[in-house]
Amino acid sequence: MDLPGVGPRLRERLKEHYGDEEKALQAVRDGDLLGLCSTLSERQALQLVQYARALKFRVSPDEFLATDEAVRIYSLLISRLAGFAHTEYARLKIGTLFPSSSQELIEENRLAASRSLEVARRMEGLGIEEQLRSIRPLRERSASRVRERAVAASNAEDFQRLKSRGLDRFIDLHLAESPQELLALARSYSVVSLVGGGMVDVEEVERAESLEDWYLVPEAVLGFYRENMETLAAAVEAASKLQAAGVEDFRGWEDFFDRISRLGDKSDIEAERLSRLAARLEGCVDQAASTANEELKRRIENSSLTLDGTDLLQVMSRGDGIRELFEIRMKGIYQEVLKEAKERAREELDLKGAEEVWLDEIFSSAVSYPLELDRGALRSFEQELRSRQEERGLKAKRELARGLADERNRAETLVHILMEFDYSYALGSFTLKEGLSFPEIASETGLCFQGARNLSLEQPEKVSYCLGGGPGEPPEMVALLSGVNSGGKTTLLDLISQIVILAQMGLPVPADSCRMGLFEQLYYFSKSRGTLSAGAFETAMRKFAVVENEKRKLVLADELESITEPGASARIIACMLDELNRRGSAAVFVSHLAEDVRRFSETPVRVDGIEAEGLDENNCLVVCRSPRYNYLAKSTPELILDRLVRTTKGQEKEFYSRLLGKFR
Ligand SMILES: Nc1ncnc2c1ncn2[C@@H]1O[C@H](COP(=O)(O)OP(=O)(O)OP(=O)(O)O)[C@@H](O)[C@H]1O
Repeated sequence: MDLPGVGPRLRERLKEHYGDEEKALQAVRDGDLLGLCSTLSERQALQLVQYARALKFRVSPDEFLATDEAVRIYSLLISRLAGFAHTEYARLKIGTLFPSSSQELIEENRLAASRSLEVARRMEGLGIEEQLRSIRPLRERSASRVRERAVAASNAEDFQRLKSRGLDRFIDLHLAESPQELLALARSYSVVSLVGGGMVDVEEVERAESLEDWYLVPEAVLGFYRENMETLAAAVEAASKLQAAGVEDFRGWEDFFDRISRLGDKSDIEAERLSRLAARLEGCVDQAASTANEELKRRIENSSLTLDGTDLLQVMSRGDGIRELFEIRMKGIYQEVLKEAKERAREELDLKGAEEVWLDEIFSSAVSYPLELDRGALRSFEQELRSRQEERGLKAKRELARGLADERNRAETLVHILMEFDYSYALGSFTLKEGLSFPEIASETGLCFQGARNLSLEQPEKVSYCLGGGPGEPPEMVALLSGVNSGGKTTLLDLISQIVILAQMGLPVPADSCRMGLFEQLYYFSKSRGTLSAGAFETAMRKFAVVENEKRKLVLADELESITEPGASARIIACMLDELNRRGSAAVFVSHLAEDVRRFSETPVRVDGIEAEGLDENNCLVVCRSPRYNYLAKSTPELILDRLVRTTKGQEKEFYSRLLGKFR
C-alpha cells in the first residue's frame, strides 16, 4: 500500500478487513471512515484519510502547521466546527480537513463549503437536528433464535440444503420423514413449516410456500432492521425533511420508507388484541368468578327454603338426597348469577364471535358453591389465542420481511446519505451561525482583512489589519506590533492564525472581507513564560532557525524578547525579521522593544500599535483593537497615571499630575 504511515501491521489489519490490498486502498482513498474506524483507532483512520487526500493533491498534511501553537489553533477550530455536527461520522470527517497550500484542494473544499451553506439556509427552521442525533452506523448482531416455531424437512436432501444455508442458527430444523414424527413436532411448537413434498397432510402443520428466509424465519431478515430501528426511523423522518427542503431527492424510496415505518408497529391490531386477551384472560375470569361467589353467598344467605311434606318424604326415602334438593331449589339463583358472571367476563374481555363459546366451557354449569372454573378449558383457550396470535403475527412479519429482504444496501445508503448530509450541514451551519465569509484568494502574497472577529471571544470587537498592502494600506510584509497591556495583541495573532488556517482549509473566515495570497507554512511562536536557561535558549534558537527555508510563510511571534535579556532579544528579533523580509515572507512580531528592534534591523520593518484611546466614564481603558499603522502605541503607565489623577484629591492628585507631566 503506497501510503505514508501505513506500516506492515496496519496494512495486514486493513487487508484482513477489506479482503484485499486494492480494496483497502480504495477505502482509504474514498475516506471510508466508518469502515476504517472498525479496524483502526480513530486517530489512525483520520490520519490515513488525510494522507490519502494529501497524496492526491501532492501536499503533506503536516506541512502547513509548522509549530505547536499553530496546531493548537487548528485543533480549536476543528472542535468548534465539530460542535455543529450531530453524528459521530460528521465529527470524524470534519477531523480529516486540514490546511494546505494546494490551490486545487482548497478550491475543492471551498466548493463543498459553499454548497453546504446553501444546504444550511434551506434547512433553517426545519428542525432536523433531533433526527440526525439519533443516527448511528448500522449494526449487525445475529438475530435471536425463534423458539416457538420450527421448520421440518420431509426428506434428507432438503434438510441438508436448509442446514447448509445456516437456517438452524435461527430456528429449530428437523428431519421428519413420517406423519408420526411430524405430528410429534406439531405438538411441541406452535407452528411447524414443512419443506418438501410427499407427506400426508397433518392439520397442525403448514406447507412452506417459499424456501427463502423471509418466509421460514422472517425474524432473521427483520432482526437487522429491528436492531437498527432507532437509526432507521430517525433516518426516514430526516429524509422526508430533506425532500421537503429540496436538498435530496428520495423519489422511488416510498415503499422502503413505508416498510421501515411499519417495523415499529406492534405486528397488527388483531395480533395485538389476541396477545392482550391471552394475557388478561385468567385474571378476568377469576375476578368474574369471585364476584359471582360473593353474589351467590349473599343471595343464598338471604333465601329460605320451605320443605313441605312431599319433600320430607322424598328426602327420607332417598336417604342423603337433601343436597340434590337444595341444588334443584337453588338452580334458578345459580343460573342467574352464572349468566351475569359470563356476561361480565365477556364484556370485560371484549370477546369476538366464537370466542364466547369458550366461556361456557370455562364456567361450569353444574350447581355448586363456591362456583368452580374449568382450568383445563381455560388453558386450552389461552393456547388457542396464542396460536392465532402467532399466526397473525407471522403473516405480518413475513409480509414485511419479504419487502425488506433485499433492502439492506438501501438502508446502508440511506444512513450514509444522512451522515454525509450532517457533515455538509455542520459546515454550512458553522458558516451561517458564525457569520463567516469566503476570503478572496489572490495570486500575490499578503494578507488583508476588515471587520474580523476572533472566534474564541464571546463579544469580539471587530478588527482590521493588513500585511503586504491592500488598497490604501501600507505595503510592508513584516510588522512589529506594539501596544498597551491587554490591548489585544495576542488575540490579534490568534485571529490571524484562525483566518489563515480556515482560508487554507478552503473554509470561510470570521471577517467581513478578506484578501490573501496562499502561504506554504504557518509558524506561530507563543509567548515564553520567562527568561530561558542557556540550554532552553539554544533549543528556542534552533526552533526559530526553521524560518530559514525557502517556503512562502507567515510567521507570528508573541513577545519573543522574554526568552533572554532585552538588548540581546532586540538584536535576535531584528535579525529574524530581516531574514523573513529578504525572503518575502510575511510576519507579525508582538514586541515591547519595537523601537530597539527597528534600530537594529536592516530592512523596512513597520511598527504598528494597538493604542488605548483614553479612559471611559468609569475610568476603564478604552482600546482601539485595530492596530494603527506606523505608530508606536502609548504605554499603559501613562494612562494609569491619568486614571489616578482623575480619581484622587489634594496633594496625592498633585503628585500624580507632576508624574504625568513627565510623559508629555
Ligand atoms: N478584539 C477584541 N474584542 C474584544 N475583546 C478583546 C479583543 N482583543 C482583546 N480583547 C480582550 O482583551 C483581553 C486581553 O487581550 P490580549 O491578551 O490579546 O492582550 P495583549 O495585548 O496580548 O496583552 P499583554 O500585553 O498582557 O500580552 C482578552 O482576554 C479579551 O478579553
